[in-house]
Amino acid sequence: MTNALLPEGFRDRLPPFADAAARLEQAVLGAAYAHGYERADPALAEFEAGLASRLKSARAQDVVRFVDPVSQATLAIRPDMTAQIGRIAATRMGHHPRPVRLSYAGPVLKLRASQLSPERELRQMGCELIGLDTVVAAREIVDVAVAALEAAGVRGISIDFTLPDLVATLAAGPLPVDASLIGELSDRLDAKDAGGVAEIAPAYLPLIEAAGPFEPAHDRLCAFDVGGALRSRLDGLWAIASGLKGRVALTLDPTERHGFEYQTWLGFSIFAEGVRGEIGRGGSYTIVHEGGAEEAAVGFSLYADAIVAAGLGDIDRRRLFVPLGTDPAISAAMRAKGWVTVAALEAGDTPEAQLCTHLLVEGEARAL
Ligand SMILES: N[C@@H](Cc1c[nH]c[nH+]1)C(=O)O
Repeated sequence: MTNALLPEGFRDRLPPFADAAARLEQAVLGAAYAHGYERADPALAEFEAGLASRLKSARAQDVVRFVDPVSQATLAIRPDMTAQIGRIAATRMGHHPRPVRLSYAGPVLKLRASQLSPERELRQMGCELIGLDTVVAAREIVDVAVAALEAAGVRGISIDFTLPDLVATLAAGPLPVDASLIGELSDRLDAKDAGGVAEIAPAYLPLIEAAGPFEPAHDRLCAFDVGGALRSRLDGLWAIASGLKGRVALTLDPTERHGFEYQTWLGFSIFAEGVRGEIGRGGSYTIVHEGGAEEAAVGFSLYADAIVAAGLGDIDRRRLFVPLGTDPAISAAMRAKGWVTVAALEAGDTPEAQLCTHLLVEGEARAL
């Protein structure tokens, strides 16, 4: 074993990819800021118990935990920043008028690699709107997600909507299912396992068919909605989707549960052309305050690594080689025009060695 290796699931990000990721993050957070989402920068680790219980219905997450030698408490390294933003909104910003709009970006650590990525350390960024999970609030969040990705130059965006609490809602109303079987039924619906669904609750089978391009899928789901238990959810989805028509491709997969542990009536996954797997997701959820009071919220998270790895971040290098002995004022003038200048520090240095695309000749940039 050598110290030069990193553990499985970890990697260093090098130029030009680290620069591209930073630019992407800047563009996304800039767009979020322009929509009123100010930045919060939560701690990298915190008390495990607090992190796990902040969002209602969050399963005890697979987190990397350790006993802190200083506090003697079990700490967790955040696997997701949404619960942290929820904590900040519920405690230190508890007195702020609602809704509170916050953005964030930083590394998160997963105990295990996931579908989203074979990496365990990921850069997450996103926005949370705390105090509302209405259709109008959800529309804003989805809209900001799309605007932020567009600002970062990501094209061919598509959104796949889901209804995370669908089975629980139906089971508690028109299509009763034994409480002990709800989890199993949700898993089989998520896996589109018709045989498995038929064994537990055949009445749920049409849900498997109600997945696909948004409008026909929505129609099928409306037709299935016996008794109207899903009416408000379906109307809400329609309103959110109609705001995005023509701008992004839309699909609906009502029983998709993967990655939506704590989301309530609304969930969505974000995809981009040319990128394998999802680049983000979001939805509505419930924050639990210290005294047990509950507060609705909605938000989204994006994962920059997948976008950059697919070459969608801007990885163009345009670097101007400045020969030894050049007047520093000339370099400064070129930088002021937007050039990246790379100064020769030794006589033998070359533009090629410095990965330059241009050479400074008589005050002009000449392409190489
Ligand atoms: N943080 C969630 C997405 C989310 C943000 N807000 C609500 N949901 C995730 O990364 O899966």
